[in-house]
Amino acid sequence: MSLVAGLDVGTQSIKLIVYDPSAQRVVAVCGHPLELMTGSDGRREQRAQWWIDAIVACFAKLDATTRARIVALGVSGQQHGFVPLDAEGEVLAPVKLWCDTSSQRECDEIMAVAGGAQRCAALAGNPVLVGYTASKLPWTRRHRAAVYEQLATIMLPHDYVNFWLTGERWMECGDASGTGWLDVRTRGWSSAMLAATDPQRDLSACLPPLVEADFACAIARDVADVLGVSRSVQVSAGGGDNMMAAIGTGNVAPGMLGMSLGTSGTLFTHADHPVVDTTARWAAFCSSDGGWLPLVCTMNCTVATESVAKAFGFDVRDGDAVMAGTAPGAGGLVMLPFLNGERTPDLPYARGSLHGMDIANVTRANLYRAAMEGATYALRNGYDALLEAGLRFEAIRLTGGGGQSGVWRQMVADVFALPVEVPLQAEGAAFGAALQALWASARADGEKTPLADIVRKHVQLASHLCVHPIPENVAGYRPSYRQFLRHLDTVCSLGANEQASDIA
Ligand SMILES: Nc1ncnc2c1ncn2[C@@H]1O[C@H](COP(=O)(O)OP(=O)(O)O)[C@@H](O)[C@H]1O
Ligand SMILES: O=C(CO)[C@@H](O)[C@H](O)COP(=O)(O)O
Repeated sequence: MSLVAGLDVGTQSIKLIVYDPSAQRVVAVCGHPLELMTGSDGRREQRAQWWIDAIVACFAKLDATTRARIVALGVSGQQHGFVPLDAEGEVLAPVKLWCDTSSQRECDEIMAVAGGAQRCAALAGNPVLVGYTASKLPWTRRHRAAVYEQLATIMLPHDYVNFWLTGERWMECGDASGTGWLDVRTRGWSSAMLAATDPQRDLSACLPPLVEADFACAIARDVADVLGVSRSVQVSAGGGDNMMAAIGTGNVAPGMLGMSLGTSGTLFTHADHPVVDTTARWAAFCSSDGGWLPLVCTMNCTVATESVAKAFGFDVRDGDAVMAGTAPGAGGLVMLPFLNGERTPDLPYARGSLHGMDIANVTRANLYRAAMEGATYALRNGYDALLEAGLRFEAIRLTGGGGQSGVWRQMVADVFALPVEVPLQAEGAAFGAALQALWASARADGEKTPLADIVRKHVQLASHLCVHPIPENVAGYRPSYRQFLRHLDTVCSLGANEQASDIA
């Protein structure tokens, strides 16, 4: 009769899933939206308190009986956010998020001190790309001197939620690898990368102890009372949202390609060893189950489709109907969807562009399709890098809000020429957090079942949503993808100043 719960601190909302493992049934799903503060310099920030308020609001939506049956809780979170705390554990400033591109200058500075991008990859597995946590520290020193002076602890978004839930500080290796400071090969801090980020202080003193996924901790009594759950609830280690989505979609063994179509677009796969790319075409992260998770992240996924839908005044949920009658290639329109600047490829100053307009093709339907195709092609470009590295995949496991669109699901199958499998539980990251919590509570009861076995037992596919590539569509997308790559090459060949000229 026990239930487990999973929370996902997404960019646009907090989601909560409550799962009954005995019945293999989700008993409640709810969410609460989040605001985003933006600046023309690329700033993207949220207040940590908004997450807490939204979590409290989500639990308030559950009935008291459901809440009382929860025995364990896991937390998944948007990666890379910089939560600065003082010595008392108070948050000192708005949280600079994964999609914040205002600290590119600081990325360049850290990498110059460390000896260049390739040296960073040698030291820690990853160069310091825009959005990663590392550059947000020198940005804070430069722009928020008082915060820097009082800074005692640095946390990632899901660490902060765990801290609020339990009063304890820890960081688990999957999400920690998105800081830019973790040596993903040894799963320990890289002292060289920490020193390159801040020569003035010992940054390791600001970082919580590292733990692996089998860590768990009791909820704080006062927080249990606020949420209306039992004071004996166990909080599992948690992890970054992509790491948790890997668990929640059943991607715990090599050979499967995970894909999330959310605010960011991501591709990831399980590996039993670190998979490092010295040219940074993918991130060499750890997973939240003791392994590794090579990951491609584009900063502009549903950002692109939502922006077009907003401009034309329709809801993305009506997007498939809007696109009725359009064909692969969007009538010749090709969109580079870099509305936020981009991380993969590394184009922090780039802006979006639209190509191939003629008197017949500029319709809202083609524009919306071009945005969806552009976001998908950007991921396909990352996939090509994984293929070039010798990785091979038999199917895609799809999650994230964009996967709600039937047209997008088919587009992914056709552009990647792979079958697309859709888990029954659409909120992959929150469900992964719930399964990690289930594993933690089983361990507390003395059970030694491996996490992968739990995942295989509980992740089910929604067979009516799974699709296969349609050969004529696969062929239909090829010329359009080639055009996308051609325009992308042009942008990549521009210097930072030329890319930035649209912003000035
Ligand atoms: N039917 C749909 N078609 C296209 N996009 C959709 C649809 N439903 C939801 N979305 C998109 O999904 C996004 C939210 O996805 P989600 O994975 O929850 O994001 P995040 O975790 O980044 O907050 C929204 O931006 C929305 O545009
Ligand atoms: O930066 C990354 C991964 O490196 C993003 O995937 C974030 O983790 C945000 O995820 P969503 O809110 O889009 O799910």
